[in-house]
Amino acid sequence: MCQSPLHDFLQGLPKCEHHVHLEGCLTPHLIFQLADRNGIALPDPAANPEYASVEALTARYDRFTSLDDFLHFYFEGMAVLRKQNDFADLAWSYFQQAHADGVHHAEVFFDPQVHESRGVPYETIVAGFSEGCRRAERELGLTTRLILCFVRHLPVSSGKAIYEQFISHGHFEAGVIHGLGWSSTEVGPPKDMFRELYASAAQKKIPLTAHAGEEGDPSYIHAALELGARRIDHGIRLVEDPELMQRVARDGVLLTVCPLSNVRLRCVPSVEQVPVRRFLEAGVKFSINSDDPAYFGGYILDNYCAVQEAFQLSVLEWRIIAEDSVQESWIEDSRKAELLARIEDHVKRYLPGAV
Ligand code: HPA
Ligand SMILES: [Zn+2]
Repeated sequence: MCQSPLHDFLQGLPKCEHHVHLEGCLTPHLIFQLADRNGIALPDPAANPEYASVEALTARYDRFTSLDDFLHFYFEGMAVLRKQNDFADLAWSYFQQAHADGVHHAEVFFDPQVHESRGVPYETIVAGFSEGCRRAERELGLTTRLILCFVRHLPVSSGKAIYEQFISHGHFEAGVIHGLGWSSTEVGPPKDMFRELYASAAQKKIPLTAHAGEEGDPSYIHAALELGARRIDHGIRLVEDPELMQRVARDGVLLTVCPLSNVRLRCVPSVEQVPVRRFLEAGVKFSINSDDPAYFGGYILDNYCAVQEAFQLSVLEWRIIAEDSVQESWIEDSRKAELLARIEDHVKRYLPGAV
């Protein structure tokens, strides 16, 4: 629990999470458990001492040196996911924690290309994760959205193969998968590698987002917007291009900021250097998110608290963040109205007369 006098306010503040990878919720404990359950050999601890125990693996996560260093463990860890119930259990474990942290609406990423490259069928992955989503809606009252993420370290052809399955199953029209994103290695692969897929998806009015401006300079954000992304995941390097920042503010593009992730992956030395104040001052909309909570030492509330400890925001500044998070969620207007009313009630309880 954080020391801020606003801790209780932040805990109860109705939240929307827009940037969390379900595979990034796989804790070391669950990696060892699923490896055992599915008879999968983890890397040999003789050559990879971080796999000696849950504690050793957890300790390695404190020492990521870059995005790619983290991705190595992230992709290695998810190899324990094989069956539909593995995916369902993982999603359910995330939603329970999110609910405890005051999340009412969650938009969650998953990486089917990576699982398929290990021989797990697309149908198994989607069935498991959507089972977890349905359970969270039924038992916890959350609204959820699944976002299929293409990965930048695998060939475009493998992304295309997944996209074709997504289209042929009619998963967008059926409301099973609500949007598309891209993630993984930022600097290196061509900025516009998913041009063709995004053009096709945009034509079908499928909501698009993209990881950009995490390690990469603002030209990555520019390229993502040019390809049709209407939201940017991370985007912290936007502050290096004031003109682009003005455009993002004017167009109401949401940044899904992940402070603890940025520190763990050494994109910034500490949360104080995440440009939270700069974004607030420039009128750039952003939400605060956990990214890969099992790897970065905190779920969404920990990220809210870290921001509060770094920036000492006021209740009214938090209200702006919470309201923007609702307004830019990919949900129906009636659900937005319900969540906005909850935020108003919550703020009123802390600041009578403010609303
Ligand atoms: O922070 C991230 N960046 C890029 N790809 C990712 N995949 C999981 N987390 C991340
Ligand atoms: Zn991410």
